[in-house]
Amino acid sequence: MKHYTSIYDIDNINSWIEEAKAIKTNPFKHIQLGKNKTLGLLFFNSSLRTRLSTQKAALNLGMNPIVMNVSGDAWGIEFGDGTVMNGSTAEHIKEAAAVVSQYCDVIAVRAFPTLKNKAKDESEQVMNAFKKYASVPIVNMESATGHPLQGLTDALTISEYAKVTKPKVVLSWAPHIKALPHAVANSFIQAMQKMDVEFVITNPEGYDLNPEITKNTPIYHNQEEAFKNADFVYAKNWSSYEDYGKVNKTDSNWMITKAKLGGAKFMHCLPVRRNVVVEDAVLDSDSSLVIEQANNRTYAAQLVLKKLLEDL
Ligand SMILES: NCCC[C@H](NC(=O)CCC(=O)O)C(=O)O
Ligand SMILES: NC(=O)OP(=O)(O)O
Repeated sequence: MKHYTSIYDIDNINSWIEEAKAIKTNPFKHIQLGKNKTLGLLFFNSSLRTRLSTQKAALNLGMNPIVMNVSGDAWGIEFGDGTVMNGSTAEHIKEAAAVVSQYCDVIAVRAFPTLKNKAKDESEQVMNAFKKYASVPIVNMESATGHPLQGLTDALTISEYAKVTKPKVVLSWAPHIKALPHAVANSFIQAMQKMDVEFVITNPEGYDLNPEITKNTPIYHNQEEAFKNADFVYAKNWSSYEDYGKVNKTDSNWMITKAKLGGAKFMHCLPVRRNVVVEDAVLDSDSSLVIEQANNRTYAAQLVLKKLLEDL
């Protein structure tokens, strides 16, 4: 594998899940693989889980991780081609990506969308510029339109906790006060479409995601209907895709409650706002898998790094 920037980079999700489980059982088995190799982690946005679990994954493989908060600490990076750089940006991505490639064998990047300019967000400007101008593999640590490390983690977690052969998995929109990205939902959808699960999405009208991603996955505008016989409920807020980046609904009727969840397991990528997205009674119960998901971030990242290192 050359880069890991999308769920579509996974050739066979079932074999990836089995390999991730093997890594989880014996996390130091490949400690020699990353010897004398450096992983650079570049953050344009905040992180807790991705920042720590990806470093831990690198350490488990014997790699040396180095981390930088790009926004604020590095020089402002210019992405435009042919720009007269007489404004606020001091360094072009052409040099920046080439320079970081001198120090790192793999570069991992987090860069959220603007949520203002749909065309720019969908062009994946930052991730694609790193792919173009870096000379080493790129890992997506959540970009404008995808969070494939999270999607792989979620597929692994569902495989671990499924009690039936073809579980019913529901992705549910939930309320939030801020405009949030579509990335986590997109990668979860793409991962579920590759799995042997009964998968449905539920969201209010006006909140349908990109049809090029949802494809033929059923979308319910009635949450109660969608939750019937669910084995897993994955909650996530996203801002409107149709009315791009807007928060047109904060209706607490869509909050996930213990009563709605029934016997299903609850999943969320975290961070989660308690009693806005989901009530305490869910997060504080045995139905919640959020900590197990966070733990699996390490093994998903370790699998991705292992595959990249093997192909260096
Ligand atoms: N990496 C996991 C999710 C990151 C981001 N959440 C957030 O920005 C939450 C911020 C807040 O609750 O204020 C998202 O939805 O894509
Ligand atoms: N789930 C996730 O990506 O968390 P962070 O934003 O804290 O990295």
